[in-house]
Amino acid sequence: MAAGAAGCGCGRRLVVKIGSSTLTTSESSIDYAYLQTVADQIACVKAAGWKPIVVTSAAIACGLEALGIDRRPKDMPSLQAAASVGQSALSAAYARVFATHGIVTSTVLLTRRDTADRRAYLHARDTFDRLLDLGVVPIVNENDTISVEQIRFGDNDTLAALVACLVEADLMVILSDIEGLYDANPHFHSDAKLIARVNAIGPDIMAVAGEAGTTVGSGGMITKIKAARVLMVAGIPLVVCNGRRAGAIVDAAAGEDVGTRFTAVRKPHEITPKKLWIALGDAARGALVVDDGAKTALTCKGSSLLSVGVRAVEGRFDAGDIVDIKDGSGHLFARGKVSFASDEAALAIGRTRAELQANRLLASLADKALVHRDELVVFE
Ligand SMILES: Nc1ncnc2c1ncn2[C@@H]1O[C@H](COP(=O)(O)OP(=O)(O)O)[C@@H](O)[C@H]1O
Ligand SMILES: N[C@@H](CCC(=O)OP(=O)(O)O)C(=O)O
Repeated sequence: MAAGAAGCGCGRRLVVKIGSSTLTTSESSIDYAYLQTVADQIACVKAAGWKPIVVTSAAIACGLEALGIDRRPKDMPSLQAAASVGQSALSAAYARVFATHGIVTSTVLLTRRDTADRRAYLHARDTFDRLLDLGVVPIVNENDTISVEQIRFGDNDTLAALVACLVEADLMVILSDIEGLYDANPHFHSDAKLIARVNAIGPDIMAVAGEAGTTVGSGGMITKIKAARVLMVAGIPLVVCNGRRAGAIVDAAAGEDVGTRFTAVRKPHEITPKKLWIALGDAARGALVVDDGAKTALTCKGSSLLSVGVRAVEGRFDAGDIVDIKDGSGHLFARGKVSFASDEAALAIGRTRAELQANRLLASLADKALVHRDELVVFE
Protein backbone atom coordinates (compact mmCIF):
# COMPACT_ATOMS: atom_id res chain seq x y z
CA MET A 1 0.00 0.00 0.00
CA ALA A 2 1.50 3.34 -1.05
CA ALA A 3 1.21 6.38 1.24
CA GLY A 4 -1.94 8.32 0.37
CA ALA A 5 -2.99 5.49 -1.94
CA ALA A 6 -6.59 5.66 -0.74
CA GLY A 7 -7.13 8.67 -3.03
CA CYS A 8 -9.72 11.33 -2.23
CA GLY A 9 -13.05 9.64 -1.55
CA CYS A 10 -14.70 13.08 -1.30
CA GLY A 11 -17.62 11.85 0.79
CA ARG A 12 -18.10 8.75 -1.31
CA ARG A 13 -19.65 5.81 0.47
CA LEU A 14 -17.78 2.57 0.94
CA VAL A 15 -19.26 -0.66 2.34
CA VAL A 16 -16.66 -3.15 3.60
CA LYS A 17 -17.87 -6.67 4.38
CA ILE A 18 -15.67 -8.88 6.53
CA GLY A 19 -16.47 -12.57 6.46
CA SER A 20 -16.41 -14.95 9.41
CA SER A 21 -13.58 -16.97 7.91
CA THR A 22 -11.44 -13.83 7.59
CA LEU A 23 -12.12 -12.44 11.03
CA THR A 24 -11.47 -15.65 12.93
CA THR A 25 -8.32 -17.63 13.61
CA SER A 26 -7.94 -21.30 12.76
CA GLU A 27 -9.34 -22.00 16.26
CA SER A 28 -12.49 -20.06 15.31
CA SER A 29 -11.82 -17.27 17.77
CA ILE A 30 -11.77 -13.58 16.86
CA ASP A 31 -8.41 -12.38 15.56
CA TYR A 32 -8.09 -9.08 17.42
CA ALA A 33 -4.74 -8.17 15.88
CA TYR A 34 -6.28 -8.52 12.44
CA LEU A 35 -9.27 -6.43 13.49
CA GLN A 36 -6.86 -3.63 14.40
CA THR A 37 -5.37 -3.69 10.89
CA VAL A 38 -8.89 -3.38 9.46
CA ALA A 39 -9.55 -0.34 11.67
CA ASP A 40 -6.19 1.16 10.64
CA GLN A 41 -7.07 0.85 6.97
CA ILE A 42 -10.60 2.13 7.40
CA ALA A 43 -9.26 5.13 9.34
CA CYS A 44 -6.91 5.72 6.39
CA VAL A 45 -9.67 5.72 3.76
CA LYS A 46 -11.88 7.81 6.04
CA ALA A 47 -9.10 10.39 6.35
CA ALA A 48 -8.95 10.39 2.54
CA GLY A 49 -12.63 11.41 2.43
CA TRP A 50 -14.51 8.12 2.15
CA LYS A 51 -17.52 7.43 4.38
CA PRO A 52 -17.09 3.80 5.39
CA ILE A 53 -19.64 1.32 6.71
CA VAL A 54 -18.50 -2.09 7.97
CA VAL A 55 -20.68 -5.18 7.59
CA THR A 56 -19.22 -7.77 9.88
CA SER A 57 -19.84 -11.45 10.46
CA ALA A 58 -18.61 -13.60 13.34
CA ALA A 59 -21.06 -12.82 16.17
CA ILE A 60 -21.81 -16.53 16.36
CA ALA A 61 -18.11 -17.50 16.30
CA CYS A 62 -17.42 -14.88 18.97
CA GLY A 63 -20.27 -16.16 21.16
CA LEU A 64 -19.21 -19.79 20.84
CA GLU A 65 -15.73 -18.77 21.93
CA ALA A 66 -17.06 -16.89 24.98
CA LEU A 67 -19.29 -19.84 25.90
CA GLY A 68 -16.44 -22.34 25.50
CA ILE A 69 -18.34 -24.32 22.84
CA ASP A 70 -15.92 -25.94 20.37
CA ARG A 71 -18.23 -27.36 17.74
CA ARG A 72 -20.67 -25.08 15.93
CA PRO A 73 -24.17 -26.25 16.96
CA LYS A 74 -26.72 -26.93 14.23
CA ASP A 75 -29.94 -25.91 15.99
CA MET A 76 -31.22 -22.37 15.64
CA PRO A 77 -31.76 -21.52 19.37
CA SER A 78 -28.13 -22.41 20.18
CA LEU A 79 -26.84 -20.36 17.24
CA GLN A 80 -29.08 -17.45 18.22
CA ALA A 81 -27.97 -17.63 21.85
CA ALA A 82 -24.34 -17.64 20.70
CA ALA A 83 -25.00 -14.63 18.47
CA SER A 84 -26.55 -12.80 21.40
CA VAL A 85 -23.45 -13.38 23.52
CA GLY A 86 -21.06 -12.75 20.65
CA GLN A 87 -22.59 -9.61 19.15
CA SER A 88 -21.86 -7.45 22.21
CA ALA A 89 -18.29 -8.75 22.35
CA LEU A 90 -17.91 -8.09 18.63
CA SER A 91 -19.31 -4.54 18.93
CA ALA A 92 -16.99 -3.86 21.88
CA ALA A 93 -13.99 -5.16 19.91
CA TYR A 94 -14.78 -2.83 16.98
CA ALA A 95 -15.32 0.12 19.33
CA ARG A 96 -11.91 -0.57 20.89
CA VAL A 97 -9.89 -0.81 17.68
CA PHE A 98 -11.53 2.25 16.10
CA ALA A 99 -11.08 4.26 19.32
CA THR A 100 -7.32 4.07 18.72
CA HIS A 101 -8.02 6.41 15.77
CA GLY A 102 -10.53 8.55 17.69
CA ILE A 103 -13.37 7.12 15.56
CA VAL A 104 -16.79 6.42 17.09
CA THR A 105 -18.59 3.27 15.94
CA SER A 106 -22.25 2.26 16.20
CA THR A 107 -24.03 -1.08 16.01
CA VAL A 108 -26.78 -1.58 13.41
CA LEU A 109 -28.53 -4.95 13.44
CA LEU A 110 -30.84 -5.64 10.52
CA THR A 111 -33.24 -8.36 9.41
CA ARG A 112 -34.89 -8.81 6.05
CA ARG A 113 -38.09 -7.43 7.53
CA ASP A 114 -36.46 -4.07 8.31
CA THR A 115 -36.27 -3.29 4.63
CA ALA A 116 -39.45 -5.06 3.54
CA ASP A 117 -41.60 -1.99 3.11
CA ARG A 118 -40.79 1.46 1.89
CA ARG A 119 -41.22 3.09 5.30
CA ALA A 120 -38.82 0.70 7.06
CA TYR A 121 -36.38 1.06 4.17
CA LEU A 122 -36.42 4.86 4.37
CA HIS A 123 -36.02 4.77 8.16
CA ALA A 124 -32.94 2.57 7.84
CA ARG A 125 -31.55 4.85 5.13
CA ASP A 126 -32.11 8.00 7.24
CA THR A 127 -30.31 6.41 10.18
CA PHE A 128 -27.29 5.52 8.03
CA ASP A 129 -27.27 9.04 6.55
CA ARG A 130 -27.24 10.61 9.98
CA LEU A 131 -24.55 8.27 11.33
CA LEU A 132 -22.31 9.04 8.35
CA ASP A 133 -22.93 12.79 8.73
CA LEU A 134 -21.82 12.46 12.35
CA GLY A 135 -18.56 10.84 11.25
CA VAL A 136 -19.51 7.53 12.85
CA VAL A 137 -18.45 4.20 11.30
CA PRO A 138 -21.58 2.00 11.47
CA ILE A 139 -20.85 -1.65 12.23
CA VAL A 140 -23.63 -3.74 10.70
CA ASN A 141 -24.59 -7.35 11.19
CA GLU A 142 -27.72 -9.40 10.84
CA ASN A 143 -29.84 -9.44 13.97
CA ASP A 144 -29.18 -13.17 14.33
CA THR A 145 -30.68 -13.38 17.81
CA ILE A 146 -34.21 -12.68 16.61
CA SER A 147 -34.00 -13.62 12.93
CA VAL A 148 -35.85 -16.79 12.11
CA GLU A 149 -35.63 -18.66 8.83
CA GLN A 150 -38.24 -16.56 6.99
CA ILE A 151 -36.74 -13.20 7.86
CA ARG A 152 -33.02 -13.89 7.90
CA PHE A 153 -30.47 -13.33 5.17
CA GLY A 154 -28.25 -16.14 6.51
CA ASP A 155 -25.07 -14.86 4.90
CA ASN A 156 -23.63 -11.38 5.18
CA ASP A 157 -22.80 -10.98 1.48
CA THR A 158 -26.50 -10.47 0.79
CA LEU A 159 -26.88 -8.19 3.80
CA ALA A 160 -23.89 -6.09 2.68
CA ALA A 161 -25.31 -5.76 -0.85
CA LEU A 162 -28.57 -4.58 0.63
CA VAL A 163 -26.78 -1.99 2.78
CA ALA A 164 -24.72 -0.83 -0.23
CA CYS A 165 -27.91 -0.30 -2.29
CA LEU A 166 -29.67 1.31 0.67
CA VAL A 167 -26.96 3.95 1.14
CA GLU A 168 -26.24 4.19 -2.62
CA ALA A 169 -22.63 3.23 -2.01
CA ASP A 170 -19.92 4.10 -4.52
CA LEU A 171 -18.00 0.91 -3.84
CA MET A 172 -18.40 -2.33 -1.90
CA VAL A 173 -15.45 -4.48 -0.84
CA ILE A 174 -15.82 -8.06 0.37
CA LEU A 175 -12.86 -9.20 2.45
CA SER A 176 -12.76 -12.96 2.17
CA ASP A 177 -10.34 -15.79 2.92
CA ILE A 178 -9.45 -16.12 -0.75
CA GLU A 179 -7.80 -13.84 -3.37
CA GLY A 180 -11.02 -13.42 -5.32
CA LEU A 181 -13.13 -15.39 -7.78
CA TYR A 182 -11.26 -18.21 -9.50
CA ASP A 183 -12.36 -20.17 -12.54
CA ALA A 184 -12.79 -23.15 -10.15
CA ASN A 185 -12.63 -23.51 -6.36
CA PRO A 186 -8.86 -23.39 -5.69
CA HIS A 187 -9.29 -25.53 -2.57
CA PHE A 188 -10.10 -28.42 -4.89
CA HIS A 189 -8.42 -27.36 -8.16
CA SER A 190 -4.74 -26.45 -7.78
CA ASP A 191 -4.54 -25.01 -11.32
CA ALA A 192 -7.47 -22.61 -10.80
CA LYS A 193 -6.87 -19.08 -12.13
CA LEU A 194 -7.95 -15.79 -10.61
CA ILE A 195 -10.52 -13.83 -12.62
CA ALA A 196 -9.47 -10.17 -12.32
CA ARG A 197 -12.58 -8.56 -13.81
CA VAL A 198 -16.18 -9.55 -14.30
CA ASN A 199 -18.42 -7.35 -16.44
CA ALA A 200 -21.44 -9.63 -16.74
CA ILE A 201 -22.74 -12.56 -14.77
CA GLY A 202 -23.81 -15.30 -17.12
CA PRO A 203 -24.11 -19.07 -16.66
CA ASP A 204 -20.29 -19.42 -16.92
CA ILE A 205 -19.68 -17.27 -13.83
CA MET A 206 -22.55 -18.87 -11.89
CA ALA A 207 -21.08 -22.29 -12.64
CA VAL A 208 -17.58 -21.57 -11.28
CA ALA A 209 -19.01 -20.36 -7.98
CA GLY A 210 -21.15 -23.41 -7.43
CA GLU A 211 -19.11 -25.20 -4.80
CA ALA A 212 -19.53 -24.70 -1.05
CA GLY A 213 -17.30 -22.45 1.01
CA THR A 214 -15.65 -22.95 4.36
CA THR A 215 -17.24 -24.38 7.50
CA VAL A 216 -16.87 -21.08 9.38
CA GLY A 217 -18.56 -18.87 6.80
CA SER A 218 -22.04 -19.53 5.55
CA GLY A 219 -22.09 -18.13 2.04
CA GLY A 220 -19.22 -19.42 -0.06
CA MET A 221 -18.54 -17.76 -3.43
CA ILE A 222 -22.07 -18.17 -4.75
CA THR A 223 -23.55 -15.60 -2.34
CA LYS A 224 -20.83 -13.13 -3.38
CA ILE A 225 -21.78 -13.61 -7.03
CA LYS A 226 -25.45 -13.13 -6.19
CA ALA A 227 -24.55 -9.95 -4.32
CA ALA A 228 -22.49 -8.81 -7.33
CA ARG A 229 -25.44 -9.47 -9.61
CA VAL A 230 -27.62 -7.02 -7.71
CA LEU A 231 -24.86 -4.44 -7.27
CA MET A 232 -24.28 -4.50 -11.02
CA VAL A 233 -27.93 -3.64 -11.59
CA ALA A 234 -27.52 -0.76 -9.13
CA GLY A 235 -24.26 0.34 -10.80
CA ILE A 236 -22.17 -0.21 -7.66
CA PRO A 237 -18.73 -1.76 -8.27
CA LEU A 238 -17.71 -4.67 -6.06
CA VAL A 239 -14.23 -5.92 -5.20
CA VAL A 240 -13.87 -9.41 -3.72
CA CYS A 241 -10.39 -9.87 -2.32
CA ASN A 242 -8.29 -11.54 0.32
CA GLY A 243 -8.87 -9.65 3.55
CA ARG A 244 -5.48 -10.77 4.86
CA ARG A 245 -3.63 -9.06 2.01
CA ALA A 246 -1.83 -6.01 3.44
CA GLY A 247 -3.60 -2.80 2.45
CA ALA A 248 -6.47 -4.59 0.69
CA ILE A 249 -9.14 -2.01 1.64
CA VAL A 250 -6.95 0.99 0.86
CA ASP A 251 -5.91 -0.44 -2.50
CA ALA A 252 -9.46 -1.43 -3.48
CA ALA A 253 -10.69 2.09 -2.59
CA ALA A 254 -7.88 3.59 -4.69
CA GLY A 255 -9.02 1.54 -7.69
CA GLU A 256 -5.88 -0.59 -7.80
CA ASP A 257 -5.95 -4.13 -9.15
CA VAL A 258 -6.79 -6.30 -6.20
CA GLY A 259 -8.81 -9.52 -6.20
CA THR A 260 -11.79 -9.64 -8.55
CA ARG A 261 -13.54 -6.42 -9.55
CA PHE A 262 -17.16 -6.67 -10.69
CA THR A 263 -18.39 -3.70 -12.71
CA ALA A 264 -21.48 -3.23 -14.80
CA VAL A 265 -20.55 -2.20 -18.32
CA ARG A 266 -24.09 -1.35 -19.38
CA LYS A 267 -25.86 1.71 -18.08
CA PRO A 268 -27.26 0.77 -14.67
CA HIS A 269 -30.99 0.20 -14.37
CA GLU A 270 -32.73 2.17 -11.71
CA ILE A 271 -33.03 0.07 -8.57
CA THR A 272 -35.95 1.31 -6.51
CA PRO A 273 -36.59 0.11 -2.92
CA LYS A 274 -39.30 -2.17 -4.31
CA LYS A 275 -36.90 -3.70 -6.81
CA LEU A 276 -34.22 -4.13 -4.19
CA TRP A 277 -36.68 -6.06 -2.07
CA ILE A 278 -37.53 -8.24 -5.05
CA ALA A 279 -33.85 -8.87 -5.79
CA LEU A 280 -32.64 -9.52 -2.25
CA GLY A 281 -35.35 -9.28 0.33
CA ASP A 282 -37.32 -12.46 0.08
CA ALA A 283 -36.69 -16.04 -0.93
CA ALA A 284 -38.18 -17.05 -4.28
CA ARG A 285 -41.23 -19.29 -3.94
CA GLY A 286 -40.92 -20.75 -7.42
CA ALA A 287 -39.69 -20.11 -10.93
CA LEU A 288 -40.91 -19.29 -14.42
CA VAL A 289 -38.99 -20.72 -17.37
CA VAL A 290 -39.21 -18.45 -20.41
CA ASP A 291 -38.45 -18.81 -24.11
CA ASP A 292 -35.75 -16.89 -26.01
CA GLY A 293 -38.15 -14.22 -27.28
CA ALA A 294 -39.34 -13.40 -23.77
CA LYS A 295 -35.76 -13.29 -22.49
CA THR A 296 -34.84 -10.78 -25.20
CA ALA A 297 -37.93 -8.69 -24.44
CA LEU A 298 -36.98 -8.53 -20.75
CA THR A 299 -33.25 -8.00 -21.10
CA CYS A 300 -33.15 -5.70 -24.15
CA LYS A 301 -36.49 -3.90 -24.23
CA GLY A 302 -37.41 -3.59 -20.53
CA SER A 303 -40.76 -5.30 -21.21
CA SER A 304 -43.10 -6.96 -18.72
CA LEU A 305 -43.26 -10.76 -18.79
CA LEU A 306 -46.38 -11.98 -20.60
CA SER A 307 -47.83 -15.46 -20.28
CA VAL A 308 -47.22 -16.22 -23.95
CA GLY A 309 -43.43 -16.29 -23.48
CA VAL A 310 -43.46 -18.65 -20.50
CA ARG A 311 -42.73 -22.33 -21.09
CA ALA A 312 -42.98 -23.80 -17.59
CA VAL A 313 -43.97 -23.01 -14.03
CA GLU A 314 -41.93 -24.46 -11.15
CA GLY A 315 -42.98 -24.65 -7.48
CA ARG A 316 -46.13 -23.45 -5.78
CA PHE A 317 -46.69 -19.75 -5.22
CA ASP A 318 -49.43 -17.19 -4.66
CA ALA A 319 -50.04 -13.97 -6.53
CA GLY A 320 -47.66 -11.37 -5.09
CA ASP A 321 -44.87 -13.86 -4.28
CA ILE A 322 -41.33 -13.49 -5.57
CA VAL A 323 -40.27 -15.91 -8.31
CA ASP A 324 -37.04 -16.56 -10.16
CA ILE A 325 -37.11 -16.17 -13.94
CA LYS A 326 -34.90 -18.58 -15.89
CA ASP A 327 -34.10 -19.15 -19.52
CA GLY A 328 -34.41 -22.48 -21.31
CA SER A 329 -30.99 -23.62 -20.12
CA GLY A 330 -31.96 -23.05 -16.48
CA HIS A 331 -29.93 -19.83 -16.08
CA LEU A 332 -31.57 -17.41 -13.65
CA PHE A 333 -31.45 -13.96 -15.26
CA ALA A 334 -34.27 -12.07 -13.51
CA ARG A 335 -36.57 -12.08 -10.50
CA GLY A 336 -39.98 -10.60 -10.11
CA LYS A 337 -43.21 -10.34 -8.21
CA VAL A 338 -45.71 -12.58 -9.94
CA SER A 339 -49.30 -11.44 -10.57
CA PHE A 340 -50.86 -14.93 -10.76
CA ALA A 341 -50.81 -17.90 -8.40
CA SER A 342 -48.91 -20.93 -9.72
CA ASP A 343 -52.04 -22.90 -10.68
CA GLU A 344 -53.41 -19.94 -12.69
CA ALA A 345 -49.99 -19.34 -14.23
CA ALA A 346 -49.75 -22.99 -15.29
CA LEU A 347 -53.03 -22.62 -17.23
CA ALA A 348 -52.11 -19.25 -18.76
CA ILE A 349 -48.59 -19.93 -20.03
CA GLY A 350 -47.97 -20.18 -23.75
CA ARG A 351 -51.25 -18.36 -24.50
CA THR A 352 -51.57 -14.99 -26.20
CA ARG A 353 -53.75 -12.22 -24.77
CA ALA A 354 -56.43 -13.00 -27.40
CA GLU A 355 -56.39 -16.69 -26.45
CA LEU A 356 -56.78 -15.83 -22.78
CA GLN A 357 -59.63 -13.44 -23.55
CA ALA A 358 -61.40 -16.08 -25.61
CA ASN A 359 -61.26 -18.58 -22.75
CA ARG A 360 -64.06 -18.07 -20.22
CA LEU A 361 -62.02 -19.44 -17.29
CA LEU A 362 -58.87 -17.46 -18.11
CA ALA A 363 -60.34 -14.19 -19.43
CA SER A 364 -59.67 -12.41 -16.10
CA LEU A 365 -55.92 -12.98 -16.59
CA ALA A 366 -55.79 -11.44 -20.07
CA ASP A 367 -55.19 -7.85 -19.02
CA LYS A 368 -52.39 -8.53 -16.55
CA ALA A 369 -48.75 -9.22 -17.27
CA LEU A 370 -47.53 -12.34 -15.46
CA VAL A 371 -44.76 -10.12 -14.05
CA HIS A 372 -45.05 -6.36 -14.53
CA ARG A 373 -41.85 -4.52 -15.50
CA ASP A 374 -42.07 -2.27 -12.40
CA GLU A 375 -41.86 -5.43 -10.32
CA LEU A 376 -39.09 -7.07 -12.29
CA VAL A 377 -35.32 -7.01 -11.72
CA VAL A 378 -33.29 -8.08 -14.74
CA PHE A 379 -29.70 -9.07 -13.94
CA GLU A 380 -28.37 -9.00 -17.50
N1 LIG B 1 -14.68 -20.25 -7.97
C1 LIG B 1 -14.32 -20.00 -6.71
N2 LIG B 1 -13.35 -19.08 -6.45
C2 LIG B 1 -12.99 -18.79 -5.18
N3 LIG B 1 -13.53 -19.39 -4.09
C3 LIG B 1 -14.50 -20.30 -4.26
C4 LIG B 1 -14.94 -20.65 -5.58
N4 LIG B 1 -15.93 -21.57 -5.46
C5 LIG B 1 -16.10 -21.78 -4.14
N5 LIG B 1 -15.24 -21.03 -3.40
C6 LIG B 1 -15.17 -21.05 -1.93
O1 LIG B 1 -15.66 -19.84 -1.35
C7 LIG B 1 -14.92 -19.60 -0.13
C8 LIG B 1 -15.16 -18.17 0.37
O2 LIG B 1 -16.46 -18.10 0.95
P1 LIG B 1 -16.71 -18.19 2.55
O3 LIG B 1 -15.95 -19.32 3.13
O4 LIG B 1 -18.18 -18.17 2.77
O5 LIG B 1 -16.02 -16.89 3.06
P2 LIG B 1 -16.56 -15.59 3.78
O6 LIG B 1 -16.60 -15.88 5.23
O7 LIG B 1 -15.52 -14.60 3.38
O8 LIG B 1 -17.92 -15.23 3.23
C9 LIG B 1 -13.53 -19.94 -0.55
O9 LIG B 1 -12.67 -20.17 0.52
C10 LIG B 1 -13.73 -21.19 -1.42
O10 LIG B 1 -13.71 -22.38 -0.65
N1 LIG C 1 -24.42 -13.08 11.02
C1 LIG C 1 -23.55 -14.22 11.27
C2 LIG C 1 -22.60 -14.45 10.13
C3 LIG C 1 -23.11 -15.11 8.93
C4 LIG C 1 -21.90 -15.49 8.07
O1 LIG C 1 -21.04 -16.26 8.49
O2 LIG C 1 -21.81 -14.85 6.89
P1 LIG C 1 -20.56 -14.94 5.87
O3 LIG C 1 -19.39 -14.30 6.51
O4 LIG C 1 -21.06 -14.10 4.72
O5 LIG C 1 -20.33 -16.37 5.48
C5 LIG C 1 -22.65 -13.94 12.48
O6 LIG C 1 -22.39 -12.79 12.82
O7 LIG C 1 -22.16 -14.91 13.06
